[in-house]
Amino acid sequence: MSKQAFQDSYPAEFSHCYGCGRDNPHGLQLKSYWHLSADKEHTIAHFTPKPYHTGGVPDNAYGGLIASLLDCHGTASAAAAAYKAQGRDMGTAPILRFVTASLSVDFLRPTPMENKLTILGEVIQLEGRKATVKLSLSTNDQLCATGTMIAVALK
Ligand SMILES: CCCCCCCC(=O)SCCNC(=O)CCNC(=O)[C@H](O)C(C)(C)COP(=O)(O)OP(=O)(O)OC[C@H]1O[C@@H](n2cnc3c(N)ncnc32)[C@H](O)[C@@H]1OP(=O)(O)O
Repeated sequence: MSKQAFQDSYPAEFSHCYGCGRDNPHGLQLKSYWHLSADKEHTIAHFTPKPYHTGGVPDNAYGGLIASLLDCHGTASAAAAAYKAQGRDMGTAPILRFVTASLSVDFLRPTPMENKLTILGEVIQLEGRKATVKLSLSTNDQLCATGTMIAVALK
C-alpha cells in the first residue's frame, strides 16, 4: 500500500487548498493516509495545532479549524476510496477529485491544543459520484468531534 499522502497525488491545479494544499504555504497542509486497524480500513491524518489556532476559550482549538480538518480529510478519503473501488492508484488518469457537498460536525467536548490531533475517516457508501464519509477527531484518546460528509466527484 502506498505511503504517499492522498493529497500529494493531487495534480498541481488542486494543490493550493487552504486545508490540504501542499503548495499553499499559508494553509494547514493536512496529509491523509490509509490506516488498517484490526477490524476496518480507515483513513487517518494528524495535525498539531499552533497557538494561533485557538478559539474563544484559551487552550482550546477553534471550531472552524476542526471543521476544516474534517473537511479536507473527508474529501481526500472519498477520492482514495473511489480510486480503490476502481482498482487504480491515486493520481492516475482520469483524475477523480471530490468536493464537499455537505458537512455536519458535532463538537462533543473542547479540543485541547497541546497535543497532536488524530482525524479518522471511513467511507461508508460510494454511489455514483457521491461518497458518504464518517469522520472523527480525537486527542489523548478522547473523542472531541464527529462529522458526516457527503462528497461529490467533480465532473
Ligand atoms: C478539489 C481539491 C480537494 C480539496 C477539497 C477540500 C474540501 C472543500 O473545501 S471543497 C469546497 C467546498 N465545496 C464546494 O465549493 C462545493 C460547491 N458545490 C458544488 O460545486 C456542487 O453543488 C456539487 C459539485 C457539490 C454538486 O453539483 P453537481 O456536480 O451538479 O452534482 P449534482 O448532480 O447536483 O449532485 C450529484 C449527487 O450528489 C448529491 N448531492 C449534491 N449536493 C448534495 C448535498 N448538499 N447533500 C446531499 N447530497 C447532495 C445529489 O443529490 C446527487 O446525488 P444522486 O447522484 O444520488 O442523485
